[in-house]
This record gives sequence, C-alpha cells and structure tokens, in this order.
Amino acid sequence: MPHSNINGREVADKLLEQIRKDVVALKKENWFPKLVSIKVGQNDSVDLYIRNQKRNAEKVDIEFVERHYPADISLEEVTAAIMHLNVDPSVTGIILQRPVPEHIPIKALQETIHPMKDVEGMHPRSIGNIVYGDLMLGPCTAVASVELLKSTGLKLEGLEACVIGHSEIVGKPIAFLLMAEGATVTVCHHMTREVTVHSRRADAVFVAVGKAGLLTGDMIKPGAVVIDIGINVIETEDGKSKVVGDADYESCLKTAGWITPVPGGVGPVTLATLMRNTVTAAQRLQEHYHLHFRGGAPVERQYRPI
Ligand SMILES: NC(=O)C1=CN([C@@H]2O[C@H](COP(=O)(O)OP(=O)(O)OC[C@H]3O[C@@H](n4cnc5c(N)ncnc54)[C@H](OP(=O)(O)O)[C@@H]3O)[C@@H](O)[C@H]2O)C=CC1
Ligand SMILES: Nc1nc(=O)c2c([nH]1)NC[C@@H]1CN(c3ccc(C(=O)N[C@@H](CCC(=O)O)C(=O)O)cc3)C=[N+]21
Repeated sequence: MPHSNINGREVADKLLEQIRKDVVALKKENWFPKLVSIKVGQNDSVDLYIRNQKRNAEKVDIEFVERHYPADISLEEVTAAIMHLNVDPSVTGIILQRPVPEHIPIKALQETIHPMKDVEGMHPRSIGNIVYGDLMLGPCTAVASVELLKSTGLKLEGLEACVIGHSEIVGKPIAFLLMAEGATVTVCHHMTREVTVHSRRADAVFVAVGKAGLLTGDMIKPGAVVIDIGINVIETEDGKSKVVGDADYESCLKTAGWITPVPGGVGPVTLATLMRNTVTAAQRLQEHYHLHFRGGAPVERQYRPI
C-alpha cells in the first residue's frame, strides 16, 4: 500500500487563484469585500489562524480588519460591537474566532451576526441548512476536510468514516457533510468508551480534538485516510514553538494510505474556504442591494440589506 501525503497547499492555491479573479470582478462593479475578525481573550491557535487569515486576504485582495477584545468583556459589549458591524455597509463578512471565554454564551453571540455576513455559516439558522444539504456558506474547516478526502479520488458512497471530536464548528458539520455524500459515519467524543474500536474499522478517520499525538498508527486500518484537523502549538526541546496536529504523523504515515500533514494539510484549505465564503457573502449582499434599491423583486425580510 503506497503511503502518501495529501498536499493541502496545492489544493488551496488552486482555490485562491479563482477567488482572486472573483474579487477583481466584484471590485470592477465597485463592490469591495471586507472581512472583520473578532477575537475575545487569548488562544494560540486563534492567533495563528488570524495571522494566516490576514496573509490569505492580502493574497486575494480582500480587506481584512482585526478586532481584539479582552477576556473579561461583557456579552452586551461584544453584542453591541457586532451589531455595529452588521449595520456598517462597508463590512461584508464577520468571523467570530472560537473559543470565547466561558462567561460568554457563544450561541447568543453567533446569533447576533447577520446571516448574510456570517462567513462561516454558524448562525443557528445557517448551520441548520447543513441538515437540508444547502451548502452556500458552510463551516470552513468541515468543508475543507471533506474536500481533502475527496481529493484522494475515493468514492464516498458507502465509505466507513470515523470522526473523532464533535464540536459544533468541526466534528458535527463534518459528520453531516459525509452523510450527505453517502458515507457511514461514526462520531467519537470524550465519553466514547474505546475510540480505537471505531477508528480501526474506518476507511477514513477525521481527528479534531486539540490533543497532540492522540491518533496513533495502531489505531487505524492499513491503507486508511487520515484527515488531521488539530492545531496544537507545542514547545520543542530547544524552547522554540512548533505547530503539530492531533495525529502522531510518523506512526500514522506507516499505516495510512493517505494523510494530511500539519502544517500544510487542512489549515491552508480552511483559509482558502474562508476567503471563498467571504466572496460568496459579498456577492450575495451585492445581489440583494440591487434587488432592494433598483426596484427588483421584494426581498425577504431577514435578507434585507442592513
Ligand atoms: N485546521 C483547522 O482549520 C482548524 C483546526 N482546529 C483545531 O482542531 C482542534 C479541535 O477544535 P474544536 O473542534 O474547535 O475543539 P473543541 O475543544 O470545541 O472540541 C474538541 C472535541 O474533542 C472531543 N474530545 C476531547 N477529548 C477527547 C478524547 N480523548 N477522545 C475523543 N474525543 C475527545 C470533545 O468532546 P466533548 O465535547 O465530549 O468533551 C470535543 O467534541 C483544535 O486543535 C483546533 O485548534 C479547529 C478549527 C479549525
Ligand atoms: N470560528 C473559528 N473558526 C475556525 O476555523 C477556527 C477558530 N474559530 N479558532 C481557531 C481554530 C484554529 N484554526 C486554524 C486554521 C488554520 C490554521 C493554519 O493557518 N494552518 C496552516 C499554517 C500553520 C503554520 O503557519 O505553521 C497549516 O496548517 O499549514 C491555523 C489555525 C481555525 N480555527
């Protein structure tokens, strides 16, 4: 069985090339995509993500604005900040970085982001669309992870998939996307009695937990696909910091048929998907402005430009 790496950077570069063209087309019509990132408190993987969001936005010529609020900010204050962005016509996309401090109910905050500016599709009504198989704006990491599985050329119908981790933004949406493609899906979490029992049966294992080295080669079936979503910033022996995934790369590579490395796997494709979604949101806003102000068909209340 050949062991091969799935190159996320290559997949991402192809996506970014098209996105850049779409941004040029929007700007020709005087429509300027602008993404605002909201970070509350401190988290290493969020910092890494934001740095790379900025870099990717520059690559495709999308304006990127970073907002950082202290960990002890109140829900009301962040809500007010988001509402301000909702009514700012120059802002076409808003991303709320996760996690937020425990005293802030994430669902309430996510609900505040206008669904048309919600570039990760995490508003409760947008995330519900996944159940209906409507994927205009899907959670970026979940979409990216399934795209990388597809890039192996394997048929997803009837494929046995195991998803380790069931967060709202990664594990659960991955499970829904896979089900829509005809895969048989098992979802594991911290109460699963023995993850290995499930992961060893799977043709494809997705791991999104946030624990370095959680998935080892002996936990997978020979030839299986490993999609490693984890982003862990660890300290090396010489005191430097390094980014690793949730899979123990060396041991998994020996058993797996395909594996996504960290860095260079899911991360770059997630970033490209975020840029794609930012453009999709801007295009949809543009359509609705035209409908609303140029005497087109009436626009559904929630979708009115604000
Ligand atoms: N590459 C990318 O694009 C992205 C990477 N990430 C990274 O992915 C990882 C996960 O992120 P996220 O989903 O947001 O994290 P969360 O902390 O929200 O979720 C982690 C999940 O792992 C489960 N879990 C915890 N311990 C175990 C265990 N021992 N065995 C099995 N499952 C376990 C938890 O279960 P329970 O809820 O039952 O405790 C939970 O469902 C992080 O490293 C994050 O940085 C996240 C987003 C994007
Ligand atoms: N609402 C929300 N959505 C997220 O998708 C989300 C989040 N919050 N909070 C934080 C985590 C973490 N995350 C990363 C994605 C890509 C890289 C990334 O850039 N990775 C590159 C570069 C790594 C490097 O430069 O070393 C790679 O893997 O190759 C990092 C981190 C998204 N997350």
